[in-house]
Amino acid sequence: MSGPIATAAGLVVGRGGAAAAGPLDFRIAAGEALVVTGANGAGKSTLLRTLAGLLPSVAGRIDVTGATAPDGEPARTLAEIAHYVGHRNAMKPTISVGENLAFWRRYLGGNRDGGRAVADCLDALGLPDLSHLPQGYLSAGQQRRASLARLLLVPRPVWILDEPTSALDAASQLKFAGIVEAHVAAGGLVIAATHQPLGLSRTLTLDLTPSAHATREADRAAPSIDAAELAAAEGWL
Ligand SMILES: Nc1ncnc2c1ncn2[C@@H]1O[C@H](COP(=O)(O)OP(=O)(O)OP(=O)(O)O)[C@@H](O)[C@H]1O
Repeated sequence: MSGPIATAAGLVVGRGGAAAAGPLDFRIAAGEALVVTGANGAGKSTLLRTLAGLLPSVAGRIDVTGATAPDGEPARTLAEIAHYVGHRNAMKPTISVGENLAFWRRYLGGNRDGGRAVADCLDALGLPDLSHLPQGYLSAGQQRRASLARLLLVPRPVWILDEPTSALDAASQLKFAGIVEAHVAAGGLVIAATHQPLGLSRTLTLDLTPSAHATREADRAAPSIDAAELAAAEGWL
């Protein structure tokens, strides 16, 4: 397959059936990064959780083509082929970093698919091999980087990231931008919500701020995405 293409059509996301953002129309393909921006409460996390299959959409649809799921069948949802790293690190503080990442490898089917060694993944995030330490012993930025290491542990084409660089120092942000760029250059697809620039050279932007210009291209050389009809969502936000 050529790589994933995700298409949102009339997508309305929300909580408990109440809309938070949308309707949204966008298309993102392998080799592209979409940065979702917007004020606090604009619905960024809600959108990402919906794309990751953790929340039902209120209306509209998300279609996926061009990717194979771990079971060998064509993927029909992003959840089947995506890493999701949310606001929280999803790492247990009382067990070691290595045990946490071993859990993630099993959970993500890494034993079947191969992937990189834990120490190698931590090293890529700029962490020395501290996999024997309890996750809770690490500083906030180190905990975030240890959590992000699972992106490298098991290969998945789609990365859905919520404020991935929160708590990261400038050098670590730069290092992480390089990791994301390498993933995109290798045909990966990244959707990230953030308040701070990720330092990526080519991104598409989806601004969920109600009064914002619908969607715009941050880089005109990049493939375009359809304009989101955000004006229609103002009454819901
Ligand atoms: N569990 C929930 N139940 C009901 N409403 C919720 C829930 N979680 C979030 N919301 C509401 O949904 C709206 C969108 O929240 P969301 O977390 O998606 O915003 P965000 O753009 O990610 O904000 P931030 O920049 O602060 O992270 C907000 O009005 C919020 O209060």
